[in-house]
Amino acid sequence: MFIIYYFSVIYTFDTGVLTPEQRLAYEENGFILIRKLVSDQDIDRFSKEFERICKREVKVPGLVVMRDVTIAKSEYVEGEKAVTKLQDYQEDLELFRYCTLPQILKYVECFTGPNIMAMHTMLINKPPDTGKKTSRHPMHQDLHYFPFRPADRIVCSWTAMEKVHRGNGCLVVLPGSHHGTLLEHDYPEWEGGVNKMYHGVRNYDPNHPRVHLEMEKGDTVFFHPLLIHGSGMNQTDGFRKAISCHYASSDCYYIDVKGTTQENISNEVKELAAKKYGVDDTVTFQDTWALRGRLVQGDRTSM
Ligand SMILES: CC(C)CC(=O)SCCNC(=O)CCNC(=O)[C@H](O)C(C)(C)COP(=O)(O)OP(=O)(O)OC[C@H]1O[C@@H](n2cnc3c(N)ncnc32)[C@H](O)[C@@H]1OP(=O)(O)O
Ligand SMILES: O=C(O)CCC(=O)C(=O)O
Repeated sequence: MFIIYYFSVIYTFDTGVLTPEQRLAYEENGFILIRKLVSDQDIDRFSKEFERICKREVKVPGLVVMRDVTIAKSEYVEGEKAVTKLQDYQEDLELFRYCTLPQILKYVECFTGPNIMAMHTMLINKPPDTGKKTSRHPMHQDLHYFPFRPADRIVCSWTAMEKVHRGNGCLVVLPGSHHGTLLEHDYPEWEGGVNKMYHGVRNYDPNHPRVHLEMEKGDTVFFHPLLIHGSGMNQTDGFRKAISCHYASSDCYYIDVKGTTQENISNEVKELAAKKYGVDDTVTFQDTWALRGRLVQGDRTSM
């Protein structure tokens, strides 16, 4: 007996990797969780490299080593305990292996198509909360940060490097929110402070159902850049690690965000680039992305 599936397909390609049920789930929900996609061995290697970076045994060009705002503005904390996130690890061969893992790219292709750029890389080391609730990541849409389109050809892969659960601040997603548009983002009004550039969605329906993505080491979630998501406080004594990459089809194109809701983040990024790298205002928001993007499969057609 043949089962015929009728659903409108906007977000996924049939590459023979996703089952019809998985495609339907991504189309409907905007995310899909694949268990045990990355081996323990690979994760342990990424953890080791993270430690080496924190101990300054390796120096990686372009890498942003970020501290939690309460740690940065308080007492001196040493080594990996001070680091909340590594951002832009594309020049670190060991960490960047994550973005090229065949089992990840096989899934990414279902969303981007065959020409794939790794656009944004992070290793998140969510620290135990200091009591100020700054370990939270406000609910947001990743597209807010991206001056490229179309959104449907962008996807994030996020892999748990250890067990993540509500207690240590797993990802929280609003299923189906990727069907909406890009919303206005800004800093949330949090008493204890907010990390630099952690913008949140200004208004979203507080009654929208939420899913807490509890995951085991190696489990990987792929999600759409309009999916509203965030993560809770880390209420444990340990650090919660995850490694992630945002991919886009190299057929995507850059847009000018002037006059849009993205202008605030664009200004912040340009200001930071000017301060950090001494670049002038001829360096655009788009340039900051084009410089970081790396081709990982197929041809660099446009981006
Ligand atoms: C889709 C995806 C993009 C979603 C996201 O990930 S959203 C979050 C994106 N976040 C970012 O891109 C921020 C990346 N972080 C950075 O660029 C850096 O870590 C900075 C926050 C600029 C700090 O740079 P760093 O070189 O460490 O500078 P310093 O230690 O000298 O501190 C300079 C001034 O910045 C302050 N600072 C450091 N870390 C944070 C923080 N987490 N939040 C807020 N303020 C912070 C620090 O206190 C210092 O302030 P002043 O003493 O100048 O007043
Ligand atoms: O890992 C986390 O806690 C949240 C990461 C996230 O949502 C992001 O960086 O866009």
